[in-house]
Amino acid sequence: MMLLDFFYSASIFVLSILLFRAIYTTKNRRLRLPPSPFGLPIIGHLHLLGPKIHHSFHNLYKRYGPIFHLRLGSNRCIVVSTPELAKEFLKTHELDFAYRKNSSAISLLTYHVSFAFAPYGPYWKYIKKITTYQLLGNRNLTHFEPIRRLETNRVLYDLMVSSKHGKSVNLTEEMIKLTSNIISQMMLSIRCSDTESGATNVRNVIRDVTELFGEFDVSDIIWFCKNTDLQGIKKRANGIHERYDALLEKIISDRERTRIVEKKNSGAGGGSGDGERNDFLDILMDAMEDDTSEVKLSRNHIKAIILDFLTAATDTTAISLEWALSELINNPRVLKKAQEEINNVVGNQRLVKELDTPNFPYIKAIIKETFRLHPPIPMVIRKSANDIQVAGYDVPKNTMLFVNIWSIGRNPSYWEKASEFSPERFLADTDGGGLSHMDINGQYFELMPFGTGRRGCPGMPLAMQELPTVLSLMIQCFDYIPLDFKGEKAERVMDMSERPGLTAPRANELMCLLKPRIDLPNLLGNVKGE
Ligand code: HEM
Repeated sequence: MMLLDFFYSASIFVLSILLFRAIYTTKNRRLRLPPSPFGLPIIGHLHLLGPKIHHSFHNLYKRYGPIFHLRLGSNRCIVVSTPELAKEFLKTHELDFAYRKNSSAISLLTYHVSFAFAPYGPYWKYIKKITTYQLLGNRNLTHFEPIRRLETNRVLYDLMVSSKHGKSVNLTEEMIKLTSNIISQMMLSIRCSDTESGATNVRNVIRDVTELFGEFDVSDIIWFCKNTDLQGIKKRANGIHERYDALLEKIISDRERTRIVEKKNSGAGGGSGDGERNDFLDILMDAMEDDTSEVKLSRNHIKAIILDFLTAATDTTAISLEWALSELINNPRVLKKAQEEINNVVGNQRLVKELDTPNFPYIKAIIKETFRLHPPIPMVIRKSANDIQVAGYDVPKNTMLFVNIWSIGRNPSYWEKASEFSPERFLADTDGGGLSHMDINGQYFELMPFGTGRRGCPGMPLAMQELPTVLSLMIQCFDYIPLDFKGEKAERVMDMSERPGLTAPRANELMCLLKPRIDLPNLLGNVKGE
């Protein structure tokens, strides 16, 4: 009886596969699609993906070549893994792929009006303009320099105290604390680390949102699960949304009251009335109150855009720092050369400043090399807006595009000694060779950690102010002794693996003992006293 049952189930399974293949193949016969592995009914190629999707795509690239197509449940996807194809899709067909697909959880969390997931249209263009010229424009970046300096000094101070007491430090946590404090002050004029005013709750919400962003929701992928919540993701999203909404509602209401008082005091007819603050909340509230603006913003727009920026800015920059430090610890030769560069330019009688960093070509090369091996966002993910033809293949409307920048960065066809951490490759060599010309602003498709084109990262100017300065200070101020899982001193950072998700942070936090290299108590002064 059991044997009969088995044969019965097996026959149904095989028949359904054949039926599915017949239907799917007929449907696709008219289309010229890129190569594809054998797929299963309903789930398509989901079974081929591990938790680190960019690793799975890299393995599939080795078998199916630089362009292949997959079906993830009911979503059609194209994966490309070479700079040439990345250019073809993201530059030649830029406008066709200037869209993203969002999940139900993201849509719910961002009030259905996210900027980062908005279609390429008037709303996206309007916020992009405000972002480029106001929030992250040169004037505002300069305006917030003292905040960046103060926050960095605060972290250095905490690290110095720990090192004095021989206490281990969690560098991953310290870098996240730093980047979240900087961005929350630029956005809302609050510090995530302050326990009063619910600011720590903002940090917790950012963490929860980032986690949720990285999860695959079956109900978004399998059509007949559309209205279910098998993994409880929608329930969690609802909970986070309520917490975030309550927090932001309070922050916005408080700000409305402050703005009224400021306007009365200054006698101004409009605007924030406070030339000092100039944070993103003020900029967006000015836009909301402007009856002549080209797009009418609501309170929900403001909340959504702030969430977009808080989540996009915090982890990405911190991830770059933790990987750069891990690689430096594991490559003492590189660390020593970087220390020498700083010593030659700045010495040890003062701390590095933002304005020094253009004089650090080697540190700049270290950052590029870190991005090559550890892009914080390992894939540029877009969606096609129309039925089009690219690279000789048909790409139907709504196809998801994955450009695997992690895979491109490790491909020996494009990089000599691809697995080695060697910043020297980005320096000009004596006969004028080298890749010193290769920038990270989206013009070189071999190395594009910030994506490319109109939809490229608007936060790059801020990230590229923070990263070289913080990294240089960490190099100038300390020597590092990594700790293993048991908290014992180790020769090197043993575990260099990544955590699953849409970003690629270290799987395990970076724990170290620090030894100060310079007279920090004198140079920092009483940072905690401000
Ligand atoms: C090392 C730091 C960072 C890295 C590596 C990074 C990387 C990226 C990448 C790869 C994209 C997708 C680009 C594309 O599709 O072509 C992106 C988008 C985005 N990033 Fe960043 N980012 C970083 C820091 C920041 C910061 C500091 C902010 C905000 C201040 C920010 C805000 C955004 C936003 C809002 C988007 C969506 C843009 C859109 O859809 O138009 N990012 N980022």
